[in-house]
Amino acid sequence: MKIIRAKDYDQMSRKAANIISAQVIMKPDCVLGLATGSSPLGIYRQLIDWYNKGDVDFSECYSVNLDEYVGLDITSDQSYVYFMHHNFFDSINIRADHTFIPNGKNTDIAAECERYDKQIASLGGIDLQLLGIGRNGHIGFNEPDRVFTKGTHCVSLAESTIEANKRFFDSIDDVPRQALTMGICDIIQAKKVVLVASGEDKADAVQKAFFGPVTPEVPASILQLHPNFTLVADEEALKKVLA
Ligand SMILES: N[C@@H]1[C@@H](O)[C@H](O)[C@@H](COP(=O)(O)O)O[C@@H]1O
Repeated sequence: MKIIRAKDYDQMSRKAANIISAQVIMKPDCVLGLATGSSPLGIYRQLIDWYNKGDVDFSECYSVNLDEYVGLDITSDQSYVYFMHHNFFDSINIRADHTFIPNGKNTDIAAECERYDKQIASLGGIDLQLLGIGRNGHIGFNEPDRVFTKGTHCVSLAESTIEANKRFFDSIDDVPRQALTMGICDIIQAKKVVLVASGEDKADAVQKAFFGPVTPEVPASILQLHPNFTLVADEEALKKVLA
């Protein structure tokens, strides 16, 4: 595990964006595993800026997203399809048919999960997976559990996740209770993994996940075992672990 320290959110975003743009420059047809939430927003803004300056080209790139809420229409501004288009895809030159996100509207959930894992496999797996971290140590929507999950599956969101994500919805009652998420096995099979964490409210999760035992109770802790894992975190997120 490599730790890259950043002064604040903006610096964290630039450092992580550098890793992603290097990946795209070195392998233009790479498969990027992408994440939602507030943590990666600064990265997407930085990559858009470099794209506009002609420094990075996404025309051959592929993307697979980690997760999607169950039941939300893709036109809903809370769906992760909407998030990705609004915050990233519509501002760069990635091809629409090169971007993949689980379909939370498919009523045959088992078939959708199987289809999504086959999709990832057919692309040859993920070259670089970008992650945020939930306050309870979740990655994607892999919540604390007694076992590490394998492939894409449907989860019931933890109360703390519903509480944390309500800020994006009109009320807590509007937060979907279920989501489709890539499994831990999908995530750790990525060739490189980059997790970004910013702010004091991630300090506990960072301490437990990367400085405690590897346990499915803290899903991100499995990344300690990944051969090419980089944590890019700011001072606040690292305050419990680094002087
Ligand atoms: N499914 C997403 C995760 O992928 C994300 O890492 C987490 C943290 O979000 P934020 O970056 O907004 O703190 O939120 C959601 O639960």
